[in-house]
Amino acid sequence: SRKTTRRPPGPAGIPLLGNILDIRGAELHHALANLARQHGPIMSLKLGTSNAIVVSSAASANDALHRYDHILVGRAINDAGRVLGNDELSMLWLPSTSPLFKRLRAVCNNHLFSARGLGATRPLREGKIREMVDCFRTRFAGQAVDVGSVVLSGLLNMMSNVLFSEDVTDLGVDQAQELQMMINDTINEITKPNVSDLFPVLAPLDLQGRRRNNEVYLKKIYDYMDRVISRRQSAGGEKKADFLDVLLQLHAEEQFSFESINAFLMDLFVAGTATTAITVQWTLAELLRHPEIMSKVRAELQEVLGEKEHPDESDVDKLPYLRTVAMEIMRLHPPSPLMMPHVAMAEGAEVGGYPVPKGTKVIINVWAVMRDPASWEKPDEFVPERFQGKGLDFRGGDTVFLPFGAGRRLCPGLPMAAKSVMMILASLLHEFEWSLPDGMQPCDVDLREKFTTSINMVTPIKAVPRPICH
Ligand code: HEM
Repeated sequence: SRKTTRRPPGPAGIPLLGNILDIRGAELHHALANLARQHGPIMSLKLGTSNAIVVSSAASANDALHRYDHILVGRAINDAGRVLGNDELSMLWLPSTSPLFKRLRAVCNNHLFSARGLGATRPLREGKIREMVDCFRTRFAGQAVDVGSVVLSGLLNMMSNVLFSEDVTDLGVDQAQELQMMINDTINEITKPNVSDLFPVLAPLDLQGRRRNNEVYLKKIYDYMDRVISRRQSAGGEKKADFLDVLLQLHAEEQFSFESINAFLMDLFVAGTATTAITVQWTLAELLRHPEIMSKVRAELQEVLGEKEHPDESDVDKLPYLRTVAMEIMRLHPPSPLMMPHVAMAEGAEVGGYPVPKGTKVIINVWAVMRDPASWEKPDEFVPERFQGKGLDFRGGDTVFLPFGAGRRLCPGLPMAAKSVMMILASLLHEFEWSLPDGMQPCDVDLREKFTTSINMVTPIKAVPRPICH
C-alpha cells in the first residue's frame, strides 16, 4: 500500500528546528493533542535532527505497545540522562532487550511486586499510610493543608522503608526535604529543553550546562544511597529482611554492582512516589469539585467499613465505586501523560500502517488517547460510572485505557501503586470529612495542568480535614 512507503502526516516545520516552534506555548501533552487534531492520530514530527511519531489513538497505541512491542522497546536517552553512566544502569533508560534490564525487572517482579512480595511488606505499607493519616489528624485537623505534599512525604517514607527500612522525610514539615529535593532537581534538569538533544552534534559543548548540572544532582543521590548501603554494611551483617538485603545478596553473587543498586533504588523513588501522590491529589480536587460523587464514595466506605476505624488492604477490593473513581482520575489526569518516549530498535514496526524506521522516537500521548471522543463519551467530564461494567483494568490490555502504559514496558510498580492509591484514598475519605478552605466554592477548584514528566496541578489543592470518630 502507499502508506507503507510514506511518513505519517505532520506539521511542515522549518529548516533546522523542524517542529520545535509548533510545540511551544502550551503544556506539551496539550500541544501534541492539538496538532494531532489537525494531522491525525499518527503524526510525524521533526525535533531538531531527530524523527518522531506521535501516537494519539487507542488503535495506534495498540500497534506500538502490543503488535510491535518487541521492536519499539528502546528509550530516547537525553544527553543529561547519560551522566555517570546512568543510561547503562537505569531501568528507566535501558532498552527492554538488555540483559541488565531483564534482571532488574525480574528482581522487581519476584521480590517487590509479586503477590508474595507485597504480602510481606503489607503490614509495613499499611503502617506507613497510617502514620501519614495520623499526621493529617494531629498536625492539620481543621486547617487548610497542601494534601499532595503530605501524601508525598508519607509515600517517600513508605518506599524507603520497603526498600531499606529507614525513614527519609519528616512527615508534616511543609516543604520538600533532602531526598525529595534531589529527586526534583534531577527530574527538572533532565526534562528541560536541551539543544544537545535537538542537535547531538552540539552535545560535547553542553551549551546550557544541563549535563554538568545533572551530574551534580545525580552524584548527590548516589552519595545518599551509598550512605544507606554503608550504614547497612557497618551494622555487621544484621539482616532486615528488606529489599536492600536482597540486593546485597545479589551483589555478593556478582549479579549487581553497587552502582546498579544505587541506580535501581533511585529509579524506584523517581518513578514510584510522585506519580502516586499526584493521583491522590487530583482525586481530592475532583471530589471537592463534585460533592455528589464525594457523597457516593463516602456512602460506599460507610457501608463497607461501618464502624471500623482504619481500612486495611483487604478492604480495598470491596470498594468498586472508589476503584472507578481512581480509574477515572487516571484517565483524566494520567500522572505520566506522555510516558517516556520509546524508540524503534530495528526496522519492521508499523503503526497505523505507516512504517516506523529504526531510531524513530515514538511518543505515546496517553492523555490524548484517554480523552479521544472516538472512545469516550463526553471525554473531558469526570464520570466514574463510565467504568462500571466495562471490564477495563490498569494493565492496558485494551489500549483505550493505559495510565500505566502497556506491553513489555508496562509500569512494573503497578501492583503496589494500585494498592497504595486505593488504601490512601480509602483512609483519607473514611477518616476525615474534607472541605475547601473558607470562601472557596467547588467551581473555584483550579484544574489547570502543568507538565514536567508528570501532570502537576498549577495550584496544588488545599483542603481542610476534619477527623470523623467511627
Ligand atoms: C499511580 C502511580 C503510577 C503510574 C500512573 C505509573 C505509570 C507509569 C508509566 C506510564 C510508565 C512508562 C511505561 C512506558 O514507558 O512504556 C511507568 C514506568 C515505570 N514505573 Fe510506574 N507508575 C506509577 C507508580 C509506580 C510505582 C509505585 C513504581 C515503583 C515502586 C513505579 C516504577 C516504574 C518504573 C521502574 C518504570 C520504568 C519501566 C521501564 O522503563 O520499562 N511506578 N510507570
